Amino acid sequence: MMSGIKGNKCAIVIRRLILWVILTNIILVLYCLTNSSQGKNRGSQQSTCALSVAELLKKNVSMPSESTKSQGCSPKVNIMFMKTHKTASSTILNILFRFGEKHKLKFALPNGRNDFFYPSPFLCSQVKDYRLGDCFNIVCNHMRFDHREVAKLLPPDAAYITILRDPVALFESSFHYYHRAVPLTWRIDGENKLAEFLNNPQSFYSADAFNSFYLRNMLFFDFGLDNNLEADDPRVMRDIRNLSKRFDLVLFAEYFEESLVLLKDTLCWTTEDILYFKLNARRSSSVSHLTPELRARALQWNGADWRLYQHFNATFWARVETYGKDRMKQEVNELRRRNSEMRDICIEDGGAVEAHKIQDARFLPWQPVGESSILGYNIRKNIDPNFRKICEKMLTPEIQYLSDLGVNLWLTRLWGWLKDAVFIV
Ligand SMILES: Nc1ncnc2c1ncn2[C@@H]1O[C@H](COP(=O)(O)OS(=O)(=O)O)[C@@H](OP(=O)(O)O)[C@H]1O
Repeated sequence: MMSGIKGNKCAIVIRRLILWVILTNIILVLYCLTNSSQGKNRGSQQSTCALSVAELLKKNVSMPSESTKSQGCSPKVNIMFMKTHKTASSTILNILFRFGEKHKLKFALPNGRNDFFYPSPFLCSQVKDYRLGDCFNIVCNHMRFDHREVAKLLPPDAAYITILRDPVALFESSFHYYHRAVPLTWRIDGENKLAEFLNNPQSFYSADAFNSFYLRNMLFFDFGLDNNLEADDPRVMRDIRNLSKRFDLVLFAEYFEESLVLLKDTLCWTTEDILYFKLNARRSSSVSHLTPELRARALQWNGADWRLYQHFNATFWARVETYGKDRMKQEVNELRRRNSEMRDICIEDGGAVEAHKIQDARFLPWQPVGESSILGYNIRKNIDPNFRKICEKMLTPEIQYLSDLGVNLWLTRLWGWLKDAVFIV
């Protein structure tokens, strides 16, 4: 009887494995085909966003609300948001999508999927319907950053913004979210794979292995830099200094509200523009709590990211100082009050719920391979009709929002369908 059950289980695992290998190969072939066709354009992408086109773009924009004019500045509409992984970037993305839609701004959107062919370096030709000289207001989807390529899409006055997160929290989140997509982690034994890995990372890690960048200095990788540099390599600080020349504002997941207040100030926006619900959060039971020793190991392993984080953390607080600490406190309180009002208006039972409890598929977030750990929301049943639209938009996850913006996500959907077929959760 027991050996029968074991045999059955074994057969299921083998069947899944075979299916997984076949499906992954199909995806890889499709990926290579699409990737190589867009790669061919590389040599021809010399032209930048022409000034005349940028002027034309300005005319089509419905200018943001009167209220900011009283601040003596005019709202910025040209924005590059470098969407880093696992840093609360989806919550910022939702803010940008809403702002862009409201003011009829032109997004540079990905084509066929939700990112710009990540982890390949960014190319203009990856933008949906891109033609030489095209100008856009907002670029904000996942990419591997390449400043020169991005600059071709945007008017010269564009604000460059990004978000960072404590490298330990980021590593923990990424390790959990991507572990089934990173073959290097499959052979880690034991209950606590994260601890096993951190106790001896070099024995599991290989820089050349498939998807290895999810395991080390992911911020460095996302910014188009070498994520395998040791923290004391002089190139690390050189790269950080170069990045600080590129970016006008660096936000922090840990100081999310303060970050939004600085965003509002930098872009001359209103508090209404920065209202948000926390998106893409994991259920708490999926979060591994690291001992101080493991935390130290994680920091050492992600040493380049730690230097990056420390550098911008210092500049962030210097900026808060200039902004005014009391003023910041007041603004954060106001933002909290307005967010809490929106929660009462929009969200059934006031908070996030497990994926299986989400009643409307429009609000179901994308889940990692093999599990449903990402929380989402139910929209209030008896919602005030005046707030229905704004609530729907605030609650819409990245994939569905991209679809609403007109992106045909066939590759993402195919991948989603395959992962769900192999791992029924
Ligand atoms: N407002 C706010 N403040 C602080 N932290 C936040 C916020 N919004 C999202 N999060 C946390 O960010 C993690 C998801 O990051 P991303 O949206 O960038 O992920 S993704 O790369 O787009 O998949 C995810 O972290 P983990 O839960 O640790 O995985 C979210 O909980």
